[in-house]
Amino acid sequence: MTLFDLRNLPYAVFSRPDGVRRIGVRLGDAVLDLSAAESSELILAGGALCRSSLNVLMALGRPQWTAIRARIVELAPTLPAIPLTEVELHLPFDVADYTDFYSSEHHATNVGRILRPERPGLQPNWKHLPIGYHGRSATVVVSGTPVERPSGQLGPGVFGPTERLDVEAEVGFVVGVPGRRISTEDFADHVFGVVLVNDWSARDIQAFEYQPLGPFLAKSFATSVSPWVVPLEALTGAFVPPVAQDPVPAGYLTPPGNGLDLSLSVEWNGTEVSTPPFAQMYWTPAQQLAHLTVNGASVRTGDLYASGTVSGTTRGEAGSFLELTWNGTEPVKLDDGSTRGFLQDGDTVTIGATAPGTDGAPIGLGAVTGTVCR
Ligand SMILES: O=C(O)/C=C/C(=O)CC(=O)CC(=O)O
Ligand SMILES: [Ca+2]
Ligand SMILES: [Mg+2]
Repeated sequence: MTLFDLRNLPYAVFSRPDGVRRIGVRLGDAVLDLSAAESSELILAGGALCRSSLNVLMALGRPQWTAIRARIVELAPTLPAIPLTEVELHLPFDVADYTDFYSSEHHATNVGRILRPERPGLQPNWKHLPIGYHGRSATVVVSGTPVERPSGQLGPGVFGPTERLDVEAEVGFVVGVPGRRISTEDFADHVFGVVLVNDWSARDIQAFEYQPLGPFLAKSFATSVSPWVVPLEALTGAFVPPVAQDPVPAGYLTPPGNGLDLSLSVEWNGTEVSTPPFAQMYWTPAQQLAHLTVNGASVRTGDLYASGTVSGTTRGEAGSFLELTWNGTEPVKLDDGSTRGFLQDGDTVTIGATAPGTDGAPIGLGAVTGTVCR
């Protein structure tokens, strides 16, 4: 058993030295070339696998996703397998809209305490609806893309490079089938799969700009996603009952749908500094999609919505360095002996995750990594 055996089969877009982008699935430490398989008519997907992004495949819908996956499982031993060391991985889908939620009670409470110490941590609306904001799809980048330290207004009359560059460990849900007013029960008919997300955040720019309309330039400069899109079907073993919700949510947010038992890890220059537990998220991905579309707003193929920063109850489960170091006041020590409050130039952050597979043994979601440059 590996984290990437037949129970998993995450999709990616890869190229070899000829530069041609192709669709593949990961099996062990290799990628199976699905574009080649469809060209030779081993798999019939209406040309959806002979593309340079996953969007056409993602638009096909649940019955075809299931059929194609079953066919891949059947063919896997015979398909051409290219070692991962010989391929380059690309942004796997064309990102349509990008929305970011705020659904960890622990994260929202911590950030509230840090940014708004004069008020209760949670805002009064927080347990009534999954709060979110619309982000910038143009700057969603694939894992490994360097992240340039942004400049902005750090306070009144102060412009310069951020001094409080941070990460946010999140899980992203990728929409395949378009829709409006999507009920919580129809979640799996619309969502194709899951990626890991790092919603890089400049805390000084954010603290000055966000009132009253929310994050803007503090987060729009870069959002990194993992190259592997794990299909929802690989995650059925990770479905868990959602956390208890009080007060009872509005009708369109019920039934709540499932929580997901994903175990995240955050490495800072190779030192594991945190292990955020996704199962503790308050609002479920089904509730987030229902909320996003309840007013008649549409979602399209390629829409990405992220969970919000995943933080647990303890410091070692924080999904952001803002929380981990309590706004830089309690630095963490890395394995090389150095200490950090926020990110320095040259620092690398890698967010990984595993989930129980269909038989309970873990599968991998891969990782999203990025290095800060000037
Ligand atoms: O509490 C605030 O003012 C803002 C917190 C965040 O940085 C919001 C965010 O990106 C949502 C999240 O990741 O949970
Ligand atoms: Ca975020
Ligand atoms: Mg971002």
